[in-house]
Amino acid sequence: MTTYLLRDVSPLGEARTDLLLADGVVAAIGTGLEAPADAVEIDGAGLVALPGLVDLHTHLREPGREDAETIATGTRAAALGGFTAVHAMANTTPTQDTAGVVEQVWHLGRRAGWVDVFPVGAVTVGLEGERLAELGAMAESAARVRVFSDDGKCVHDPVVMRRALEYVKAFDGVVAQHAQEPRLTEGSQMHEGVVSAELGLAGWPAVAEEAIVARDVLLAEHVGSRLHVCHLSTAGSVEIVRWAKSRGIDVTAEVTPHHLILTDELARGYDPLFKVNPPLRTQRDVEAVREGLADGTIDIVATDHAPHPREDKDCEWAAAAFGMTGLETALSVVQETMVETGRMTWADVARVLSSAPARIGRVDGQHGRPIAVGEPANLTLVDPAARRVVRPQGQATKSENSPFGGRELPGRVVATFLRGRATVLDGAPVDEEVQR
Ligand SMILES: NC(=O)N[C@@H](CC(=O)O)C(=O)O
Repeated sequence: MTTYLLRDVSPLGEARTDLLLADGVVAAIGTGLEAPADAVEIDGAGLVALPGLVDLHTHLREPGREDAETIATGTRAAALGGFTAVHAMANTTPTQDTAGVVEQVWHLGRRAGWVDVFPVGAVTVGLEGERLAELGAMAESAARVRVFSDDGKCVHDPVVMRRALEYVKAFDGVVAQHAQEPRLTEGSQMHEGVVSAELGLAGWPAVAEEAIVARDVLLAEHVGSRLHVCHLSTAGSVEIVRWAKSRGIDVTAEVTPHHLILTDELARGYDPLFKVNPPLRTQRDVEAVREGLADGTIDIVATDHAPHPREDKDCEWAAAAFGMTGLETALSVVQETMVETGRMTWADVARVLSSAPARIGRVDGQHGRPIAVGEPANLTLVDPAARRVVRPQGQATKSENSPFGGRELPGRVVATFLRGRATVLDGAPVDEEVQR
């Protein structure tokens, strides 16, 4: 295994130092480190070193929709985005609702080798919302599932949700809820507000999210369990989570990069690239989720990377699929919206994109660790001074439904290391190292 000496990097954006990566761990830290004879040196001047990013919410589409993404293409995209671990959502075909399917996903992730893939288990059989899936069997499988979600669909029956919250306590699991009241969102196409009224598109009101978030924090309190709110998108949801945390309720929440920067105004062009679930909201909501992320009400940023092939997006708005890609742009959006606005430091970025998601997913033995001697060498090096124009056709994800095409974003992932092995160097994937 190659030994790497990273010269003059800034861990968490702080004072420059050298990092020696050997035998899968951070072997030494200090200025002017002696390079072992076989070490590959990387000039890290100007680069910020972060713990490898951890995504709690990725759609890898395999099994079933390999035309949109495969575990190999999605995890390669993840490595290029600076990730060393992703949680793969359960809405595959077949659904990830049995030990067999989650083990298959886990094995395919290992074989691909780009990042650690942690399968999310479905809460209910077939995401139907009726009967609990084999939560215990998935938890005890080789995949060691700890995060359960019907994402794409809401666990709307309060009794089923209550049982799921109770059940996962036995193995310290968490239910990650897609908060969407189904009756309030029948046929919904975009955020319900001024723009939907003008465009004549059926609205997805903020209250449909907030009603479920409010119900679920109360259920989590009632049964003393852990709840995670997926892709929180409204100012009201931020308020509810803030209130719940102040009461000591064990709730965590995520926001997506796109909800940190885009608004429903983008629907005016009827371009389905901007059609996503939950929908893009208003500028007021964008401000509220930024504030919630900065003050810790929202714990993490998760991509909700939702690749779709061209035929599912290149059509009229109402017929198009919901979803946007995000693995290769997430860090840049966080840099632009949170770091460059002075709301967060790089240490905060490491928290919301690495240590906190690792902890919520209970993979914090390996991921989201401090950059310290003896810790697994899961690292990403970022050049914050770089700028680039996003070209969806040039990305590693198999799908081109990025909402950021043609947009200039700051920051570039220069290198990613998974247990000391380079998956990305000079901003390019290192296929040979990964295949070794
Ligand atoms: N986020 C999305 O817009 N789409 C997700 C599922 C979902 O959450 O609706 C997908 O799997 O495509």
